[in-house]
Amino acid sequence: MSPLQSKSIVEDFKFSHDVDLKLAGHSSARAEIASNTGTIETSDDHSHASPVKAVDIDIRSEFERASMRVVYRHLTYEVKGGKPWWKKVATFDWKKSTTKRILDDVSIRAPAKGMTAILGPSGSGKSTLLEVMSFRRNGYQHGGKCYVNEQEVQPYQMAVLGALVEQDDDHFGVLTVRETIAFAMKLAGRYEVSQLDRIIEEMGLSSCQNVRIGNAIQKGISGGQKRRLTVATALVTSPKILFLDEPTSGLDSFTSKRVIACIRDYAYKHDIAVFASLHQPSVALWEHFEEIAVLDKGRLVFLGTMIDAENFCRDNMLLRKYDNPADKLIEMVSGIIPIVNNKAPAVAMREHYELSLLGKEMETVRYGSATLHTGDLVKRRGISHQFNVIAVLFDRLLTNYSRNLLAFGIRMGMFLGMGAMLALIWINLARVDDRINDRLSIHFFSVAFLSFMSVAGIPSFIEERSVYVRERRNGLYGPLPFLLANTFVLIPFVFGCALIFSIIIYWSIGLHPGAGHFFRFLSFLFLALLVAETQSSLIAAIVPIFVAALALTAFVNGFWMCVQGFFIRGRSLPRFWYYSFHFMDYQTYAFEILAKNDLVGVVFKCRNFFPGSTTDCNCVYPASQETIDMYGKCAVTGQDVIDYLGFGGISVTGYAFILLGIFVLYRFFLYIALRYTGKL
Ligand SMILES: Nc1ncnc2c1ncn2[C@@H]1O[C@H](COP(=O)(O)OP(=O)(O)OP(=O)(O)O)[C@@H](O)[C@H]1O
Repeated sequence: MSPLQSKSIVEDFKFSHDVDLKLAGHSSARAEIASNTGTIETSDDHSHASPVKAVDIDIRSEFERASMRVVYRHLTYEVKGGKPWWKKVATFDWKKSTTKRILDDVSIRAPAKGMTAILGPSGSGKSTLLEVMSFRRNGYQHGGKCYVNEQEVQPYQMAVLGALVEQDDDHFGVLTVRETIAFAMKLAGRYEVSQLDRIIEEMGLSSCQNVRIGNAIQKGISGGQKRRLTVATALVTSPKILFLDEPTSGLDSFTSKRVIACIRDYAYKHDIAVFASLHQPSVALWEHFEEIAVLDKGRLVFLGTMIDAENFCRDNMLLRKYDNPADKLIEMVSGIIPIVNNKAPAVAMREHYELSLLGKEMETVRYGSATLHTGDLVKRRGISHQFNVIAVLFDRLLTNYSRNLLAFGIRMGMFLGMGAMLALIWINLARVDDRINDRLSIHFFSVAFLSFMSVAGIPSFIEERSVYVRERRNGLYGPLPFLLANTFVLIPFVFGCALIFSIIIYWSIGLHPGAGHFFRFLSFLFLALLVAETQSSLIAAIVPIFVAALALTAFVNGFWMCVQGFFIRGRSLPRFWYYSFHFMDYQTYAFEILAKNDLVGVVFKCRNFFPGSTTDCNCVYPASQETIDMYGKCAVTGQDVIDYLGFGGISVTGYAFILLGIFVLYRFFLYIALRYTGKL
């Protein structure tokens, strides 16, 4: 920012400060303003943002000195409206997309101390406002600016200053409350036992700190405790502005009051500005807030103290004994109260607000419609911090897997059960030609069915992903550390599953003897399962809804089974499928190499002699001249079978590279999906 721009902003703010000082009764603030101006270097060009670390330090030291003054000016948010492309194609409607305005010129501020409640009916834009205020929303168009202590805040600075707590309480169910907060602190690079104890105590979580959060199969902490835990995990970065989206949703009035009281006490003590959207606050909640903002269809119609709001209701004879002013405000903007002071209620409220001191201050100072860009909120930190994040994520995932019976125990058990079933049913497979198909079916089963079983990993991946989405939105880490940690946990887990299965079946069925052949079987099964797991995760990352991801993964795996060359020989497939998907299918390669590993080098006796002959056989697979010359007409070699099936031309190393390549490609797609999906 140029010195000139900086000066103009300071001058623009002089008026607002004079008013604020009168309101808040601060005598020393003017000196603070003068000393604060110009200390933070900001850049209008966000792509050339100054190093975050230096700014972090400046910003924090600024805010530690004085009570923060947070002001948002003229926030506007629009999204592309109209039909999605596929509906346009279906209806031959080629009209240009329109834009839909969701927030319309909203100016809002935080009081010098205390919390601001954002009220409005469903769909009025409360969540959007919080997301835009916290710079967590990408949209077609933003307009407006945020100032903290009179200095314009850039997106990367908001990543340091603000924390958004969304409606969902996404945590690992098997971790305790204490572990969850401790891991969050470690991810933020701010782990200190004293700090951890303080957050636990101040958020009222001491009594349940060693209790597991709970999941579908294990009851854990209560809903109110879970909400406070979610807030606590957002506090680990020591934010100076807290955005709470419906912090009381789904809670009874007593629990809601406890949650809000806890947050208010914490915010007071640590000088945090809090904006909280609320659906319908009870009278008990009302008293915990300092100011209230009311939204109507994306427009701010009221901003003021609770007393002002109550007086407005009283002046218009809307409050009877025991009535809750919050209910009346929502009834006015919802149309339940049709007319106030001979006007539409929203108009009457807005007029009342514009005539107030605060209204004049907020609405009269105008700026050009600058555009806010949401930057990458993941703080750019040093490489050692990134390694530390990967190690913490790995540690947390490992703890999750080791305790999570659903994610880990049952799945391992499944491989054990499948292995035992195969070993008992295919036991001691004879080396005769009419058992060659049974032998091939082992390899098909190992690759295709075990790959299919990767769907069982979808619920735990969806859980991991929702925690990742929340933490990423609060700038703790990005997709790469998450992907790497996930990969490092996946590899030993999948290897363990493949090992259990291979040990159980290999010798009991009587696959190709020799340690080399066993390890080759194990290695390629392991590679195929890694690809299958990644494929399931990829689908779940794109469609993070369990039932939908399950159905899609089942379909994709079913499709790969059809074109892999077991049910129909590869070269017998219709040309289109053969030259396209057959060669894209990881199962094709895994099945081929397992079959080759088992069959090549083995001679199978043919059992069906031609009628009347004792030397000439009707073998299931045709033998080559070389085989006939060596073993007579009643034998077929594994190589003959492989040649007949058309599995050839690729070396063992070649198969390894292909499968590894598919694995890396799928992981890359997973990275892309993690990067570009999830609300940002
Ligand atoms: N990305 C988007 N694309 C299209 N419409 C959107 C988008 N985001 C929000 N909206 C619309 O904007 C309006 C405000 O949504 P928002 O979720 O902010 O409301 P809300 O007041 O928080 O509602 P609730 O209390 O039910 O959570 C809704 O009509 C919603 O459908």
